[in-house]
Amino acid sequence: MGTDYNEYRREMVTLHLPFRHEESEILAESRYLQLYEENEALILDRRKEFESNLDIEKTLEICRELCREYVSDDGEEINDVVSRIPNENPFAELYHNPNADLNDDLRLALFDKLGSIAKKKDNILPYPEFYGLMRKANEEQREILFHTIHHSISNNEPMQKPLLIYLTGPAGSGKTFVIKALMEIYNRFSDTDGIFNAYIACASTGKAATAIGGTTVHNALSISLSRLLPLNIEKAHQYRALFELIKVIIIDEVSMVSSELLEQINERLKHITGLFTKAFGGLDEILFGD
Ligand SMILES: Nc1ncnc2c1ncn2[C@@H]1O[C@H](COP(=O)(O)OP(=O)(O)OP(=O)(O)O)[C@@H](O)[C@H]1O
Repeated sequence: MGTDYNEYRREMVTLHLPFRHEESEILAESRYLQLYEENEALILDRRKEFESNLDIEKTLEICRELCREYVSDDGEEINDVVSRIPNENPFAELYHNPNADLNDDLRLALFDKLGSIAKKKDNILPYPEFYGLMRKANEEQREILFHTIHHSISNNEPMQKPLLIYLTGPAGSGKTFVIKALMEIYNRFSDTDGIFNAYIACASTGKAATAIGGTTVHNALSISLSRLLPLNIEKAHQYRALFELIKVIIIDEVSMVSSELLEQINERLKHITGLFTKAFGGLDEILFGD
């Protein structure tokens, strides 16, 4: 016990008092004993400063908690966040109830958050203009447009399968024309709320996206450049509420979308819609490329 106490005093003196030569100033003739007695109050003060209430385990746990959303080294964290997204959209009932006062607020809040992705639906074309657009389409364009109209009209049939189309053509062959006509068709024939579009239009690059009035794939589905991180709960709910109204994802310049990114889109849509067994979460997917 006595030796331990001496050892303790030696340690405290070397830790908390300044010295130049440990051997001569502290250890020789056990000077540390006297130094400790003379400076005990100071040593205890300094010790308190460094050690007060420092619960390292607790501090580390708080840090881990704060970082939890971003720490995902072993995949477990990702699964955890994904499994915390409930399958049911808690807003669905509100959203489908036309009399709910909250409904408008909810839509406006959603528009505030995700409005840049599914921009406010433009008024659909008057009939003569819509017919004019259809008449303007050449034979190949018309085939795809009519097929999509038929698909949209029968969208509520139970056995209806999602539309998966990949359209290619050289520059100037009329892809943008078809994209714009498809947007009109989806808005015209889908049962949406009139605030959001029934489609999300995006492209691999910002420039290509601007040409169709859309956004980048990464922005549209919150996919980071490095890898697919899970959506936080709030964002997942916002996406789920929005995707009650979204019928199709239109992607232009898909030749510049890597297979890895395409897989990330697939995964993201499955998590948003909760339809994990369906490709692209059961949404129509129309891809354009050269
Ligand atoms: N059926 C059509 N009738 C009349 N004009 C058309 C038709 N289809 C396309 N065009 C016109 O042809 C031009 C090129 O079409 P568009 O921009 O749609 O091609 P694109 O394949 O998207 O080209 P890019 O890949 O270079 O963007 C446009 O001016 C468009 O208005």
